[in-house]
Amino acid sequence: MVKVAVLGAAGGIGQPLSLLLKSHPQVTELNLYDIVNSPGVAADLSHICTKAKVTGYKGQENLDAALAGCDIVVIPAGIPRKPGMTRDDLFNINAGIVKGLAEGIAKNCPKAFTCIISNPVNSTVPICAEVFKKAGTYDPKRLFGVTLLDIVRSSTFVSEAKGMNPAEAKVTVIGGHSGVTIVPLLSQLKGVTFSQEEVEALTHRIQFGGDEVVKAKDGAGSATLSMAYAAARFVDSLIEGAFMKKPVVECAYVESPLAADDGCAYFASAVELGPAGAEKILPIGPLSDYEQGLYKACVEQLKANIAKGVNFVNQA
Ligand SMILES: NC(=O)C1=CN([C@@H]2O[C@H](COP(=O)(O)OP(=O)(O)OC[C@H]3O[C@@H](n4cnc5c(N)ncnc54)[C@H](O)[C@@H]3O)[C@@H](O)[C@H]2O)C=CC1
Ligand SMILES: O=C([O-])CC(=O)C(=O)O
Repeated sequence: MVKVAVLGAAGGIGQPLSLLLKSHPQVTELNLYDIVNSPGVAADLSHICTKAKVTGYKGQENLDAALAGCDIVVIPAGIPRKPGMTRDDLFNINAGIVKGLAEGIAKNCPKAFTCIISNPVNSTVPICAEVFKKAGTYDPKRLFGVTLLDIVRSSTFVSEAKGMNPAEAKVTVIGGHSGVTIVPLLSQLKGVTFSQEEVEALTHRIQFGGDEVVKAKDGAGSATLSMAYAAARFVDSLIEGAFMKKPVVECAYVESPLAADDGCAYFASAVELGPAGAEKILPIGPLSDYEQGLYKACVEQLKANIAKGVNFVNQA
């Protein structure tokens, strides 16, 4: 019995994500919110013969109703990149969108687990946290930046390069979700050895995998289908850990002590998901010399991204 809302449900990610969630056996209600087209997407999905009851909500005036009583809120609302843009270039538009939606969550379902996909994730998660703090509803265990696409890509690229089963190429990815803030820990993958050349090529491909899709889509947006897969997998793990009480480990971007000494109050790492949400933040573990260099570059950029998000809410 899990009630889920997707905010930005009519978009490139929102539609396939809603399709996957409609097929989830534990999802009993699925509220699809967008500023356009959500009633149509909801009508279409509602004909699928699975349990979840699908309802569409369109426009700001229906946000409260879309969120009322939700257990999980997933946010893929906002504009995607075009070639030549960084994720940070999306800040000016997406920061305001996420802030408005976070205010709706604080008001209507303050206990919901909130999963943020909207970029730049490094900044939109702190924005959401600041909104919740102002409303007095913030619980750091219940707020996640969805970085699972970086893990999905790592499994794919490593398994292709090494002739492995992708399910066995589970790479931990720490840091944030943009360029050099994405730090894959290939040295921790058991039973595989990489040459330094392979490590550098794979690391670069994982860090800039999003750019590969942006370039291939040539102005028509960024990753949507692989992102929908990754987000559905994250929600599935959250449901398993939080609602079915079978603790499960996934990587996510959360408030974290791991890089706090380096100025980053939020950091992606392996996290144990349980009934309270992000119940345990697992240690980073040993880093190779190369990964220590990646970590340094990561925290320099990540702390600026975090500060930008925090300031956006507090100076407004
Ligand atoms: N975390 C990650 O790994 C990834 C994040 N993304 C990000 O996800 C976001 C969405 O990407 P796409 O689905 O491709 O974009 P899209 O443009 O296809 O869809 C976005 C949807 O958000 C809706 N929207 C805009 N303002 C809204 C508001 N105030 N309330 C509710 N809905 C609103 C739009 O109407 C649209 O339907 C982008 O910011 C993109 O950068 C994309 C891929 C991976
Ligand atoms: O590259 C983008 O802008 C979308 C994204 O976050 C990704 O695909 O990892």
